[in-house]
Formats: sequence, structure tokens, C-alpha cells
Amino acid sequence: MLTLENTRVEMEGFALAADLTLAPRGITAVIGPSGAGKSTLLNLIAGFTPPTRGRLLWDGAEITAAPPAERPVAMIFQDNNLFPHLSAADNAALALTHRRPNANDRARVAAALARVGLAGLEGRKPGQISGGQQSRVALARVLLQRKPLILLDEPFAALGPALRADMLGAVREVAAEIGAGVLMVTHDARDAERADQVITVIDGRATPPRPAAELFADPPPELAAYLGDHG
Ligand SMILES: Nc1ncnc2c1ncn2[C@@H]1O[C@H](COP(=O)(O)OP(=O)(O)OP(=O)(O)O)[C@@H](O)[C@H]1O
Repeated sequence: MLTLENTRVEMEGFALAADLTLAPRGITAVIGPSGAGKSTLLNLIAGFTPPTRGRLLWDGAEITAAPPAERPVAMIFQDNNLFPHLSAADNAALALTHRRPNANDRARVAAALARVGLAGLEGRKPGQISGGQQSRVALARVLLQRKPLILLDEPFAALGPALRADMLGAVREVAAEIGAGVLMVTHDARDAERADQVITVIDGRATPPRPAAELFADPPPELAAYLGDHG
């Protein structure tokens, strides 16, 4: 259970406020207008942006000052965050940062890459595989990290619609396999409607998650205005 207790992030000319609890089960979509603070919310949770006020808690234990690697979250970035000079296997093995990979680690990496459909491509560098395959390497890394919450910031935006749907399906499967929840920023209202619950970020304020069906049946006026432009 993730709690953002009265948190606030302040940057030059912008502030985000969040006071909410997230039970990491299923898919939670984060929606809202451009510049409203969605990425800022994810960066706050991941530990890349410190709050200027408030506390973050995981199952009641404070993680406000915990570095990203020590948080219960794994993040897939828009660009997949792969190192161009490392092979698919070495990029995936970065999930096991605490030591040099031994034979057992290499076997786990190979199994994770096979699980996401990349068997046989372990030795390829990012420049030698397709965009969809690069996303799968990032997903293999998440699989190896086995964190209870997976953060996705507008994932797979560079992929075509069919491939993107494929990848979102693969994320669901991986999340279910490791018992993780998914928190996903999206600009696609259909993704949000298909999610289990939705956090809206409007004018620098993040709402507590609400069941998607309930929210879309009767959206508050600010959300209705946003959906009117994007629906
Ligand atoms: N490092 C920073 N320093 C100062 N302001 C920033 C910084 N990063 C983002 N901002 C500003 O904070 C606000 C929120 O940005 P954020 O990226 O969280 O929005 P977003 O909802 O994710 O937008 P988009 O949908 O366009 O990606 C914007 O006004 C942005 O210009």
C-alpha cells in the first residue's frame, strides 16, 4: 500500500499536491492535461523528485528519503532507458545491480528475456533490435526486479497502435505474474477506461484513485472538459 501523505512538490512556476493512498492491484491510469503534473507524480513516487512537504509511506514505513533503487517500485521510461553499448542480457541484468552476474543470475536473465519473447537475442545491443524488442528488454528488467509497483510514463508511445496494445498486454501479464500493480500515465482515454482505477491530475492536484467505471460514468467537470478534447 502506497500512501502520499499531504505531499507537495514545488518547482519554479509549478506545484503538485497529492494526498492519496494506492493499493497496488491491477492497473491504475494517471490522466490529465499536458503540463498538469502527471510525470511529476511518477517522479515523486519513484524517488527522482523529492517532496517539499509531506511524507511517502509503503505499508506504513516511511520511504520519503529512500533512493529510487530502494523503493518498492520499478519504472519503465518512455525511451526504455537502455544503455546502447550493452547487450539485451546485460541491460536486463542491471536489475540485479547488487553484484556481478553469476551463472545463476545469467540463467535468470535468459529466462526473463525468453519470457518476454526475446530468446536468441540476448547478445544484441539496442541498436540491433526493433523498438518493440527494446521495450521488451525493459520489461524483462522489470520482471527481474520483482517490485510490487510498476510505473509507466506514457509507455510505448513510439510504437504503432497494434504493437503498443501488445506491449500493454505483456505488461499486464508480467505484473500478474509477479503480483505487482501498475501505475501508468496515459494520454489515451481508452486506456484509462480499460484500467481498474484512475488518478486524475488537473491543475497541479492529484486525486485519490477512483474505480474507472464509476469515474467515467459521472466525470467531474474538469475531467469532462479534458475528455471532451481527447475522447
Ligand atoms: N525540472 C523541472 N523544473 C521546473 N519545472 C518543471 C520541471 N519539470 C517539469 N516542470 C514543469 O512542471 C509542470 C508539470 O510537468 P509534468 O511533466 O509533470 O506534466 P505532465 O502532466 O506529465 O505533462 P505531459 O502530459 O505534457 O507530459 C509543467 O509545467 C512543466 O513545465
